[in-house]
Amino acid sequence: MLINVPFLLKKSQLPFGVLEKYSTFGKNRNYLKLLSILTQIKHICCIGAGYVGGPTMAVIAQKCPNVKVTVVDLNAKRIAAWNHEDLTQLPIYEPGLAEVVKEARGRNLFFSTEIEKAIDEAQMIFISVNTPTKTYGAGKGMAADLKYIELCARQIAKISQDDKIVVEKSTLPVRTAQAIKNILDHTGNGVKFQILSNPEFLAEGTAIEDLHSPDRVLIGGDTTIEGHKAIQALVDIYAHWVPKDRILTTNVWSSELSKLTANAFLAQRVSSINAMSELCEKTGADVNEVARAIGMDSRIGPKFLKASVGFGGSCFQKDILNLVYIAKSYGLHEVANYWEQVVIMNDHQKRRFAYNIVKTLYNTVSGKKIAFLGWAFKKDTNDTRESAAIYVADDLLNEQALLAVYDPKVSDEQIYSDLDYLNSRSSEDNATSVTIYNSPYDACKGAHAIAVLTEWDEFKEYDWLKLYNDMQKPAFVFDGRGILDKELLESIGFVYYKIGEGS
Ligand SMILES: NC(=O)c1ccc[n+]([C@@H]2O[C@H](COP(=O)([O-])OP(=O)(O)OC[C@H]3O[C@@H](n4cnc5c(N)ncnc54)[C@H](O)[C@@H]3O)[C@@H](O)[C@H]2O)c1
Ligand SMILES: O=c1ccn([C@@H]2O[C@H](COP(=O)(O)OP(=O)(O)O[C@H]3O[C@H](CO)[C@@H](O)[C@H](O)[C@H]3O)[C@@H](O)[C@H]2O)c(=O)[nH]1
Repeated sequence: MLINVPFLLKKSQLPFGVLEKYSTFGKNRNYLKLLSILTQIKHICCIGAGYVGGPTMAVIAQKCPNVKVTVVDLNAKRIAAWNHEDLTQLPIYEPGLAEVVKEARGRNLFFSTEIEKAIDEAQMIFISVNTPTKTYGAGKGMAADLKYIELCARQIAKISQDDKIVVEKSTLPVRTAQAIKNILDHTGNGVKFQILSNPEFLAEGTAIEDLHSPDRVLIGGDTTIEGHKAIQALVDIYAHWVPKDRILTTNVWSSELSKLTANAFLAQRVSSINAMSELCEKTGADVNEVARAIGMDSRIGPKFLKASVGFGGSCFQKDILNLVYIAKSYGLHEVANYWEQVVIMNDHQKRRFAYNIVKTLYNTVSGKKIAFLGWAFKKDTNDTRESAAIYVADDLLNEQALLAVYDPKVSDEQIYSDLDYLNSRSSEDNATSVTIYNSPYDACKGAHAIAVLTEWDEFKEYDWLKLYNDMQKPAFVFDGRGILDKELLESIGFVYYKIGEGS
């Protein structure tokens, strides 16, 4: 960060001895040191104990043992799960998370429903609540619903008795910081707030790894002296474990927009390779070979080119639709249409996977048992939000299929609730047509086809001969993740369909 501002803090504002020690103001190094001393954070509060708030704060507490970190949530059940003595009962499944929680919980990491107390104590407050797509009114189905963010801002405004730094950790539309500032600045109690944008880039399933070793940490703030002080305070937190050259500081708007842009670019890569997967199937090309060939071009790179049944997760679709809405609201219709196509392509990919199953099973799946391996939106998570499995299941249920689902981490309640949420049929009908199994072998017994919806590693290790022997013949496998051994499966006798592979 380049700081070139006149230094105008009053002498009386400086802690004892600081002025003598860092008297050469105007030099960036000294200025930064001084800012660090003035803004040392001892208490952090995070509102929202979800997939981001929980792991992110656990890692901050682990790496900054002298900072007290309190994560609060309205959801008492979730907080109780975070406080559960048995670490296998934490509310989210992430490899490595239990170990981090074990190290810090009770030492300097606390989970609580006492939101007001935590806000009052904290010098820095992260807002990490959900920002789903609006389901009503203006912007329905596109814009981000900011009601939870606004509630947090109002609560912070009401409780705060001293100056605080408020950090946007949730993914937000560009210029949301202005709205938060408006709410906070109109409290009338003289408290001063600095708003920072610090979007999170962790991916589920690798959250702890990503937090321990991020590609970058992005912090956006005001370009005023007070803004720099706030930015520096947050830089100092991350600097406990993140190399300084990976901590990037920008203005607030760039930071907010970078998060939406990153997700749009990532999702676009998935939709691009998925678009090619359909063409591969028609032409006899193999999408994995194509991905490898293009990925070796250093300008393209090898990551995020895995063809699939479609991207899921709570972020990609929501954030792109939000971007589309923002572009439209500025009258940028070409920009909006360009990005919307990424979501349209993704919907097509999910639908064509389901349609291919129906078509291959002689144009009807009515009354046929189809086994689903996987329900989570990707491996190593119990999160099912926007999982492709939900939409493929819905399409097959519309065709009167009987589904047998096995997922190593997703609960039965979650699967039924995902289907009920779509409102395509009654809960009773979902319960009758979908059976959930604890064993993949039971799920596949008597099935006409197996569909692989999540890329769990254990699926590759199954006794596929045993699965085959217990199925109806011909026995079909529809591999929506391209993870199984085609030669092995075909030698056993399966009719094997792999996404993106033509015959
Ligand atoms: N899930 C991810 O991998 C990921 C990654 C990066 C960014 N994000 C973004 O981070 C934000 C949070 O996502 P998440 O997946 O953690 O959501 P989540 O739904 O898992 O968690 C949000 C939590 O906030 C709580 N909450 C809502 N309003 C509250 C209030 N007023 N007071 C106290 N608690 C409140 C909810 O009860 C919930 O437990 C979203 O904006 C998301 O886009 C998510
Ligand atoms: O080559 C690929 C890569 C991913 N996916 C799918 O894309 C979805 C999203 O995967 P991933 O991005 O790994 O997980 P998320 O947890 O959704 O993480 C994304 O969304 C987060 C929330 O904003 C961001 O923080 C992360 O940087 C961004 O990767 C999943 O369904 C994956 O199966 C593919 O189909 N092919």
